[in-house]
Amino acid sequence: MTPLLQARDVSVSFGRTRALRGASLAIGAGEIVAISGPSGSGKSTLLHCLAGILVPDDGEIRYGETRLDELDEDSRTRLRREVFGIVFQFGGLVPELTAVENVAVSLMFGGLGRAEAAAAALDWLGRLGVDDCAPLRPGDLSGGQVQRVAMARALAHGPKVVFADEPTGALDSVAGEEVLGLLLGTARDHGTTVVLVTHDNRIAAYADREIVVRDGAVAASPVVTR
Ligand SMILES: Nc1ncnc2c1ncn2[C@@H]1O[C@H](COP(=O)(O)OP(=O)(O)OP(=O)(O)O)[C@@H](O)[C@H]1O
Repeated sequence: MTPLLQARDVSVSFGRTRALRGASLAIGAGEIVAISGPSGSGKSTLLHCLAGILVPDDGEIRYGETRLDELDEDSRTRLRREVFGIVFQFGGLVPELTAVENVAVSLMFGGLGRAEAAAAALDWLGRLGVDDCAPLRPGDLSGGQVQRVAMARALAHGPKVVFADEPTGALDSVAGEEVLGLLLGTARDHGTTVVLVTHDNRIAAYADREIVVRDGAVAASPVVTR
């Protein structure tokens, strides 16, 4: 299997803090992988490197044959918009835009016209069960609704990879598992690769495989057979 995503000996420091020290992993196309580990172990930093948000000080990040760590900022931004979808712990929606506009904007980056993007955005809100939230701004939504809108935005343009950093961290466990079920169900239907950062074992158990990060390096990556 040729990996879709790879990190090879990746190191990142923030001042004197060594967040990653030689982290390596490989993720195949269509895999649903949880990156778990204690607080401060470097999970989010690793996700940010894999998603091209952050360029490591050392090591390589590959998306297919593309070296993300060698791309300039504009090329990484384009890649993120076109082939990646990203969900953050608190959604990361634009507060001034309505739910449907938040999703439509990501489709307009991909070249869709305004009306077409709005229609497709509404369809995605419906799939995630929040079409009634379409005209509302993030400030008027519950945490669970915000995460569903954020997931609609991350999935709408048909990304190859969805990166999710503690996507259910701000929700209670019932809402969290429901929202995660929707994300992973949609990803499985579309063959989308998912990289999920979590410190919650129950959430990690939804993944096909768990990659454990400790002290800035990958400690173990047991294969879970389902
Ligand atoms: N932008 C930053 N500036 C300074 N230090 C940072 C920054 N981002 C992360 N760190 C530090 O790097 C280390 C790894 O952080 P990271 O967020 O990757 O860990 P994590 O495993 O995701 O933690 P958590 O589960 O608590 O979110 C920590 O010591 C953190 O304080």
